[in-house]
Amino acid sequence: MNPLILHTPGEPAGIGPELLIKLAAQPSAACRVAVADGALLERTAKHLGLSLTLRRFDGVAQATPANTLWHLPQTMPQPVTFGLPSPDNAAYLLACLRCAADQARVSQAAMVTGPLNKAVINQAGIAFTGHTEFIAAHCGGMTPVMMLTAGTLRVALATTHMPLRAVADAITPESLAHVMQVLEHELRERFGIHKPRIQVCGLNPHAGEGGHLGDEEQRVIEPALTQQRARSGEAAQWLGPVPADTAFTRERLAQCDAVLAMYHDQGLPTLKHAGFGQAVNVTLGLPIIRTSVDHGTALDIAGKGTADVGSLRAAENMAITLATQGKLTHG
Ligand SMILES: NC(=O)c1ccc[n+]([C@@H]2O[C@H](COP(=O)([O-])OP(=O)(O)OC[C@H]3O[C@@H](n4cnc5c(N)ncnc54)[C@H](O)[C@@H]3O)[C@@H](O)[C@H]2O)c1
Ligand SMILES: N[C@H](C(=O)O)[C@H](O)COP(=O)(O)O
Repeated sequence: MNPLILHTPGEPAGIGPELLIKLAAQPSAACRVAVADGALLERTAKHLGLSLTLRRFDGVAQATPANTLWHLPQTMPQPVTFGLPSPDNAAYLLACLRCAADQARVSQAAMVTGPLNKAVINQAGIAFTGHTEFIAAHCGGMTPVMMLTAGTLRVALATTHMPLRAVADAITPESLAHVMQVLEHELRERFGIHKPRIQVCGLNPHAGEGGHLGDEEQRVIEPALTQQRARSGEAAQWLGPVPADTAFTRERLAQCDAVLAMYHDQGLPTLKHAGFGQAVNVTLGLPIIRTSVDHGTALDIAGKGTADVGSLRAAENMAITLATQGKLTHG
């Protein structure tokens, strides 16, 4: 069977369309479907001197020849200049996401998203914090868990896109219990880790220094860990709360399969330092498979032809494996 992979290339003024066209240079046993404006893709290919044929996707998943994309057409209202996103395209971009998510649900397919500029969508008057939250809301309103992976380094986040000022209040016993359950379940079921070992970071410097530098560890994280250990029994190993500054030492990482960071910039700088360009953003806790690139819209290099396709390739590979085998091979 040819797995169906729905690609949304993201911000048209960024590097997303270029990357999808570059990815399409190689044939694939997967049915690569671009959920996007066709003229945008053709213009981008022409600008970069790349070859691209779009073929209308008729619902039957077939392999994808070289320099070809199957296509679910969407209409972009405002042609863009590279590097200059327009809020006028915000509704189009979200329509692409809805279309891909709906198709993924009905076809047991996977969606792979290119980068969006969150600010531009908000400038259009549409509240938007990221794909992760948007797709989860569209798929039924579950609370998603963001995880980025770079080889065997896996970093999940207890909170996603929110101001730092709001983070402490967003970490509650209930929210942490949910994140921990989703993470443990998906590490086992989708990442093939039989007995996951998960290291949980504290929120405050030095994990609160015994309550002298903040009490969230004592009030929220330790009780949540105690409950989760009771729920998991022998099925998983939960470590922590550990001070985040030493959570990523080689020794500590060797003892765990994933790190649960409390917030975006506690976990992702290390992950991106280790794997930028090859890492994958995967959303856990959804009824569909959704992977994404590890980078943003890179407006500074859009249209120059220099964007690196490594992360999109890794995101597609992970989506194909999850769609065909249900899980990844551990390691
Ligand atoms: N998956 C997503 O939708 C996603 C992910 C991260 C950031 N973003 C958004 O992207 C926008 C820009 O974010 P940023 O500037 O912090 O990060 P960025 O990843 O766009 O850029 C950081 C640096 O990395 C370079 N870079 C990024 N991807 C590259 C690639 N594939 N090849 C070569 N160089 C690459 C850029 O040129 C830039 O110098 C923001 O609006 C942010 O919210 C979206
Ligand atoms: N947090 C992601 C990152 O730093 O790579 C990025 O903003 C994308 O998030 P979504 O997939 O939710 O758009």
